[in-house]
Amino acid sequence: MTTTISPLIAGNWKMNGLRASLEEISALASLLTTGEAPRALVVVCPPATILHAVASSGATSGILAGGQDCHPAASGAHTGDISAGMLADAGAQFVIVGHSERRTQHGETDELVRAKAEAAMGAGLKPIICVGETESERDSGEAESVVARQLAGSIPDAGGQHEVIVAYEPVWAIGTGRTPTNEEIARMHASIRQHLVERFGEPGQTTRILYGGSMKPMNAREILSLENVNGGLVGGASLLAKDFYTIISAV
Ligand SMILES: O=C(CO)COP(=O)(O)O
Repeated sequence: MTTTISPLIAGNWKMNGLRASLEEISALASLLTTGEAPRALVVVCPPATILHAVASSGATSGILAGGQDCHPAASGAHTGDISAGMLADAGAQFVIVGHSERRTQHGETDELVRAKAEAAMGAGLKPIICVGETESERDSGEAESVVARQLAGSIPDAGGQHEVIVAYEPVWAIGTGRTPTNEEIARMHASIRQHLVERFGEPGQTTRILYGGSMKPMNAREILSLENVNGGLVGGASLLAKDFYTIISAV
């Protein structure tokens, strides 16, 4: 991990979590406040229905809240959608955009992801912009070029002036228990770093690059110690306070 970048561990609860899940936030809060203070910034991105509650109950223990998606427009006739401003109003400081589940299940393009990231920055949120290759793209040796294309298309030009976060999530590692080798992660993160520096100069040196995809208590320490891995975006293992805390403590 690059020492000048403060690490960030974000939990993506996806479409999991009812009001009863707030007990996990309380449990995480007590682990965070009784144990050694974490080195990492801790973010939880719950479903929007409990975002406000997570933001309120996590505030005193340093748990920050984030949304899982936002609409590119500020308001209007978009039934069922949520604007970045609404997430901010509910207490979010971050929002995930371009998650591969949205790219595949909702046909989101790089152009749309970029518009969402712009909306997020406009509302004062820090976008967590996700990129990552599919298994067949990796098998055919295209992983780095696919990710480079996604970065070029999904990160707004203003990304150098605003705090953006990049999350590298190989699609085939999400929810599968499989992860790339340490060498593959380090190589991809180095290539993402190079892209950020070439495009944004100095700010590209300090942009956080998170790894996501089957990060678990068992493998977190090793992955988080790799060069240019500045934190994690954790799915399944963020649902249980104990597991998530173990990952947070692995930084
Ligand atoms: O998609 C992810 C986080 O956004 C990763 O999910 P898992 O940690 O469950 O593999």
